[in-house]
Amino acid sequence: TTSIPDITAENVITQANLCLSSPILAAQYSSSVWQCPSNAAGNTNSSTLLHYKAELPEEETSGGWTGPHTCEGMYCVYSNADFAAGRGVAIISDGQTANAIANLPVLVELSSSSAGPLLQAARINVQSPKVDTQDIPGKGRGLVANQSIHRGEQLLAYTPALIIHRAFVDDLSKDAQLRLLQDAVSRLPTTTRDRFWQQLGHTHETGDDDILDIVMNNSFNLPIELPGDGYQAASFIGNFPEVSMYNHDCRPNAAFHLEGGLIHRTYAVQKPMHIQAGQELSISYVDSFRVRDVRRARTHRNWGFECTCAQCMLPETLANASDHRLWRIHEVETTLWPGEARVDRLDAVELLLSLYEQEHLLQSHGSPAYRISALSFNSSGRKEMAIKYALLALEAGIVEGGAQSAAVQEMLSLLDQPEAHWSWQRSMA
Ligand SMILES: C[S@@+](CC[C@H](N)C(=O)[O-])C[C@H]1O[C@@H](n2cnc3c(N)ncnc32)[C@H](O)[C@@H]1O
Repeated sequence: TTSIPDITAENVITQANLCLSSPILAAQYSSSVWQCPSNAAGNTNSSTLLHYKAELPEEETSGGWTGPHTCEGMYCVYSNADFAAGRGVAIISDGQTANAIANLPVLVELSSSSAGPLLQAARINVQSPKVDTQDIPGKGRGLVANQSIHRGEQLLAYTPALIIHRAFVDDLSKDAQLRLLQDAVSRLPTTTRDRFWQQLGHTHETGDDDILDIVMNNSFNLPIELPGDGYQAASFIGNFPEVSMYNHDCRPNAAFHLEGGLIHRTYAVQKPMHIQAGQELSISYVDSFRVRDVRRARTHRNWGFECTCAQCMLPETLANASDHRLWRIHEVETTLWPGEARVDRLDAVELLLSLYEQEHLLQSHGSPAYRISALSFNSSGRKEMAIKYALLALEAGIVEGGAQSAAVQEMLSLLDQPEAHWSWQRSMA
């Protein structure tokens, strides 16, 4: 093992011109996630994480964790080859944070010897019989349904192979990042390591930076919540090799969420009909509510392609009409917010849902529209209408964000007792 060097100004090297957060798939996040944070370049003040002076987990800690292995600055590699019944995982982080992650209940459970049956029962890390990987013209490889798949069916569910403290991109030189990544990947069990490298594809010319390219092009923000105030600044990215095969569409037929901040699940969202055999499966890499130019600029900047999905390829006049609808959605949602304004709620909800429908957003992103409609009706004391939309929000919320999501829990509580919900008669003062 390598001891952790003291953290000094010299070894907190800043990568100017590298947008640390840009390449991370995060359709469920607000647009700000996609901007280079203001401290991305020239961060002489060093990382906000510096106060997490390494407090390393003991070597060979329980549950199969080993480390610290290679260290660069405050960041070290920790690994667990037994994790998730032998799939394995490696963490790149400071020691204290790595320790906190390893002790999260979901990690502890998946590190235990009983993880195998749990994973089988929850169909996690199991190859889907309905999904194939194929070459897709103009996009490299992609995922395709080999039989019909109904809305709400799970497509893929995987634990991450790598969990990486995002600030490591800020704080370390490219060479140091490469050394950590090489070590982390080398510690994965063979099958998982092979799957990691498969993300490179066939056509790519191999080079020294491949491993960084893989991580930058194929990772997701992990909404991990660590206990205690000290971790508020910590955010993570995860690499899920099998999930990386989804291509992008601004109006996708699959939605994903990260259960417990860690397990990547995708569900089919197509409606009114099911996904048909031969149809490509897609997720959205960007905020689908952004206007076309912004969506295309983001796919171009972060993944090197200009989106050619049906919504982006509309003729100019229709694309302008689409952009106009997206602005309107924002406007109507604001007026519908409980207590916000006196509006004719029936008319406004009808307008909102019509805008979503015209924008083909209802199937993959219907949950916010139904939710605001439910809250809005509840805020004017219209209980039956609130229930109607809360039920629609519930279905959409489960498919889009998972049964445990905050949006689903909120609708369950509204449905349970509309009059006791915070939104009840909020607009009637
Ligand atoms: C997460 S990977 C998806 C799998 C990838 N197609 C492959 O063969 O490994 C992201 C990369 O796929 C390609 N890609 C994804 N969606 C695309 C789209 N809608 N149009 C063109 N290329 C796309 C881009 O090269 C992008 O950098």
